[in-house]
Amino acid sequence: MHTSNDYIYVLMPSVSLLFLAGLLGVCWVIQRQQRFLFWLCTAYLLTATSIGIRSVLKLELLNHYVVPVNALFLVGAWCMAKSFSVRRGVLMPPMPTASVCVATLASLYYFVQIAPSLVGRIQAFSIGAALVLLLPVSPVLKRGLSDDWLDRALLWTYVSYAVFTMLRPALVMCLGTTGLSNAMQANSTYWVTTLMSILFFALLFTVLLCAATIRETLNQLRIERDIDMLTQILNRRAFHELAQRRLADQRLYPMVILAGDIDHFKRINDNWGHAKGDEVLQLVSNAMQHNVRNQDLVARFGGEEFVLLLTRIDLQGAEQVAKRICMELRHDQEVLPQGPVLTLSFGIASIASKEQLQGALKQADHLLYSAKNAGRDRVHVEGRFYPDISFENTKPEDYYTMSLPL
Ligand SMILES: Nc1nc2c(ncn2[C@@H]2O[C@H](COP(=O)(O)OP(=O)(O)OP(=O)(O)O)[C@@H](O)[C@H]2O)c(=O)[nH]1
Repeated sequence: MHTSNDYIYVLMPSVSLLFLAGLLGVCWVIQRQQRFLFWLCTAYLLTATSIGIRSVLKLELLNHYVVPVNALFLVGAWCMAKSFSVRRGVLMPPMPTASVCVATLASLYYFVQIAPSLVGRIQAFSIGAALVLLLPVSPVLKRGLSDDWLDRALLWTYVSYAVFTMLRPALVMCLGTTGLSNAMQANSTYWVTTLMSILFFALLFTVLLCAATIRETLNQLRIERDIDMLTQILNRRAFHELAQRRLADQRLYPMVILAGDIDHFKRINDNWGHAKGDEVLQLVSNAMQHNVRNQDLVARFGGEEFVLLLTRIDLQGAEQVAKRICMELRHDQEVLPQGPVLTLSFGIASIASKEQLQGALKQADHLLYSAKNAGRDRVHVEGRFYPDISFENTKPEDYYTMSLPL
């Protein structure tokens, strides 16, 4: 017979799990797209209910309701597996999942009603619950382990919990003097070990999962802050930050700034629509990216303006890179329908220190606009003389208009 103090003690793990479930539920309401939070919250709710009932029910009643109470625990284990699989982006195989659940409940029924055996029912149930937990592990391992320590810790905590669930009855039988004979009593070694292990792993798993999710969210925010969503290259803000770091590294000199701009981009939009304009922007950023080296930076400053910081290169070398990008785009027959070629203009200026960044950007921009004024489709490099040609000498007005829809 339980005293009220006993109840507090045996219900503590359930109450703690309910508290964790509540926290996860609130997190899920705030972050609806993180569906694993919903499954984990449900898993803890069901597990808390199941172990709570199991802890306070009188023995006679417990023997009567053992199958439904354990079924609740099993569904809780399934929800936990579901949460893990959703978090790792893998599918739980439906047939094996259903078979394991049915086989576990059938063997439980067998050891309760047909051939009563306490050891048999505890062991059959532990193996079944552990197998349900282990179901998403194989698809996760097939996808390959990530190098991240937090992801690995999460996986191994989860696997350890599943393995411990399977081995717990055997361990208690080996260690305890009474084995599983008094396992149905709330203060038995078996039941206390069960409660403590559930609580310990639930806490550890939740902390790791939340840490991994917070870090992932921060990374995602950092990407959204730094990356231009259309072209997937750096934006102006990130360029300035990273350029300062490159410019502080003496091993990367000489360095050069390139300012590039698509010619008559407005006409591309006007003639073939904004979607084609977006496609052209993506094509140009791809061409820029694969014509530079790893240490170099490629950024979209806005509209059809691009800026590159090339490292370990002089002005002539940078001019060759700009011409290579122009040539590649000029020969892409697919990009613009019905004939006209895609051209770019570039201005190129050298840079000798991080203090010069603003000045070098201004100089490259100035050279870019002199290239535009000189007729577009050309590369203007610092230190060379270019006659100041007026805007009238630009390509004829019908540069892209020949393919205007009728
Ligand atoms: N499709 C698309 N168009 C954009 C985007 N951002 C800016 N634009 C368009 O880019 C065009 C830029 O036009 P202008 O600044 O006149 O430049 P341009 O037509 O290329 O002329 P030049 O630079 O002098 O050769 C404008 O029509 C903007 O609406 C974008 O993200 N996608």
